[in-house]
Amino acid sequence: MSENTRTEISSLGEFGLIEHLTKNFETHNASTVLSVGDDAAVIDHFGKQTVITTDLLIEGIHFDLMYTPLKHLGYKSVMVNLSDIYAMNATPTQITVSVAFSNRFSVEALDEFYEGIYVACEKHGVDLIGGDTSSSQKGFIISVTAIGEVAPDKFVKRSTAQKGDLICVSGDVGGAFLGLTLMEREKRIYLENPQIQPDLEGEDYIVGRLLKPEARKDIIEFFAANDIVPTSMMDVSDGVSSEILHLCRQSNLGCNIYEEKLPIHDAARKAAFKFGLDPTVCALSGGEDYELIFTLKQEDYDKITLNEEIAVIGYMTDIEEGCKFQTKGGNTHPITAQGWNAFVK
Ligand SMILES: Nc1ncnc2c1ncn2[C@@H]1O[C@H](COP(=O)(O)OP(=O)(O)OP(=O)(O)O)[C@@H](O)[C@H]1O
Ligand SMILES: Cc1ncc(C[n+]2csc(CCOP(=O)(O)O)c2C)c(N)n1
Ligand SMILES: [Mg+2]
Repeated sequence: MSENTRTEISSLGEFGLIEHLTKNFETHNASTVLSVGDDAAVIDHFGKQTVITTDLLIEGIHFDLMYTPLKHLGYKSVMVNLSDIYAMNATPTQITVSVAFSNRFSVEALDEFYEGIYVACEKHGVDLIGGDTSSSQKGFIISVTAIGEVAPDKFVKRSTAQKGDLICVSGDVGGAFLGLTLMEREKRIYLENPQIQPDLEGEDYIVGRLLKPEARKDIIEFFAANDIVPTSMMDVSDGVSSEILHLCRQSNLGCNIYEEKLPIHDAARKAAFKFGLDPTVCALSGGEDYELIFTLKQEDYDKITLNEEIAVIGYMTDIEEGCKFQTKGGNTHPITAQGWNAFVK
């Protein structure tokens, strides 16, 4: 397709557009009984339990199209939802995708967005089984619902951590927030002086963390292969400190977290220093890492030491102990939720 082609959505109409966007996608899961094209889809998880989650992505709140390629946005919209399914220790099987957009969007633009959606679906073995398409006066609005399956009662909640359990985080944290800080800085520079080209040299890692997060399917597979069932789990969307407080509150426990144990990527640490930010604050309060945070029984410690993708950052305590953070210097502070909150600017 030529770069300059612009097909108006009105030339296809709503139904023509839906047909255009979905016609080449085949379903792969046995659980997908009926897909796009009827009043509703039908799924059958054959005796397993069904897990369901939904998340909205709103232009200007969750993403900025000035620096977010549509293909990446499609991919990320799926990933943030799959991340919630994995956070239940479940396997995603289907998604629905609903979109609303203004006439500033062309058929080619939506094609790009759907390319990203399909790449994410293929990577995670998920079927797109429906959605809704509408127009919006201003801004691009995306709502994705993800459905998954889990063996009966094998899902992992936020509220079931026990005193003494180890608190673990997958991958590394803080990178996406630094990617966002970089993109917002470059955007500001560009708006002030459009002749200046963005300087993203050497920053691929943090930009990648923001624009193409990976839902941690591998961690759930590692649990299954090693007979590990976390005692509680959630994904890191709003920031580690905010998520730890959710686990503690819902499990009626306190915790001790150690600064020196926080997994921070070298590229993120370097970027933080460049921007005059504290990497620890970015790791605790930056959002959108889409890593998993979970608790494990202490006897499972040996099983995870060999997995370099899992860091133990602390342990659960009695509720009376409170939620505490110990700095590298040995000082102890109460943990406060300074993570992302859509209603606090
Ligand atoms: N408008 C709503 N109506 C009903 N339930 C809601 C609504 N908004 C959120 N919830 C429910 O509240 C709970 C917490 O939702 P929340 O969005 O905070 O978590 P999350 O989706 O894991 O986080 P994030 O949105 O940051 O990824 C979930 O059970 C969710 O289904
Ligand atoms: C333009 C722009 N503004 C802000 C952010 C940061 N941000 C968006 S969503 C989110 C956490 C999860 O949100 P939710 O809880 O709503 O799912 C964070 C930290 C961004 N990426 N782009
Ligand atoms: Mg949510």
